[in-house]
Amino acid sequence: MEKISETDLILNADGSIYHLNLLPEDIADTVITVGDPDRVGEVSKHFDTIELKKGKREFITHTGTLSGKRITVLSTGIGTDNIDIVFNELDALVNIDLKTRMVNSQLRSLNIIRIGTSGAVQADIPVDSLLVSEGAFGLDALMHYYMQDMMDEEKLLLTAFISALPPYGLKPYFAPAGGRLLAKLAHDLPQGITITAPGFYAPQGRQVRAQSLTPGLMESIQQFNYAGKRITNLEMETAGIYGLAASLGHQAVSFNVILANRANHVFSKDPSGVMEKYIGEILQRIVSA
Ligand SMILES: O=P(O)(O)O[C@H]1O[C@H](CO)[C@@H](O)[C@H]1O
Ligand SMILES: O=c1cc[nH]c(=O)[nH]1
Repeated sequence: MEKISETDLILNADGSIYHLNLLPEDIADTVITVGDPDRVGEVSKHFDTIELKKGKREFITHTGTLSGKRITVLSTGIGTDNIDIVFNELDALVNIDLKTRMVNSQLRSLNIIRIGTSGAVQADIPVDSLLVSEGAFGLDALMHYYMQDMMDEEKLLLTAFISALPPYGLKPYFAPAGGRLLAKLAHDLPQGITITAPGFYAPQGRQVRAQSLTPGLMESIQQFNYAGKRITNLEMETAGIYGLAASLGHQAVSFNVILANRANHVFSKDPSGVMEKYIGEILQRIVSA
């Protein structure tokens, strides 16, 4: 195996990884990712102990324990371009010897849990509810740059989705949740297929002032149904998280706190209170799993 070069894997002067500013010992095997850097403290305030607080740019990390379980919570910022950085650097922290720049002979698998906000696309999914992504279609480009293994049924689902889209030249990919982690943490919760969009406004069917070039995209997403599977919600990270986690051998599950219902044009009256409630519930699921 070859040594990874100084420009492929960049380290800071103290040996920490370039963007996350973390050392291998700084992270737990259970990692919670959130988009909003301010949400990191909203999660870690529930911990019994906090051993570490570090950050750089939008990537804020706290590591501590809850009921004896060591947990890291880390903010990714918005979008799958940031997921590329966070997942490659998290993986390097656990699977590459940063001193020799060689891949470890024993690979570690992290349990990665996203707690994010999202908009529902179906009228029957209530605002302020919690939904788990069983899989995600990425309308962003991230996973077109990585090798991805797909099961036959996933290929069929993706083909059906591609043929259901209007002819706008979009190139979706599909990635499933980490099955073992989903079964442990969320088997009893409502599940659905998530769309990961490369933006918040026109890419999620919003019309403000800039004119959309993709009219009808939301309707085709809402109407998509393949073998009883439908698309439930929109956000901006899950497909990249699922795709890269699978490529790197980690388990990932994405919890979506539904703040908007796009079919009914309703937005949550208490976004932070609802997030607070679900952070507590998801942490309980993690420590009791
Ligand atoms: O609340 P977070 O985790 O940031 O997630 C959602 O909210 C952001 C957009 O407002 C996007 O990152 C989207 O995925
Ligand atoms: O509608 C929404 C709400 C939260 N986050 C998104 O990306 N979309």
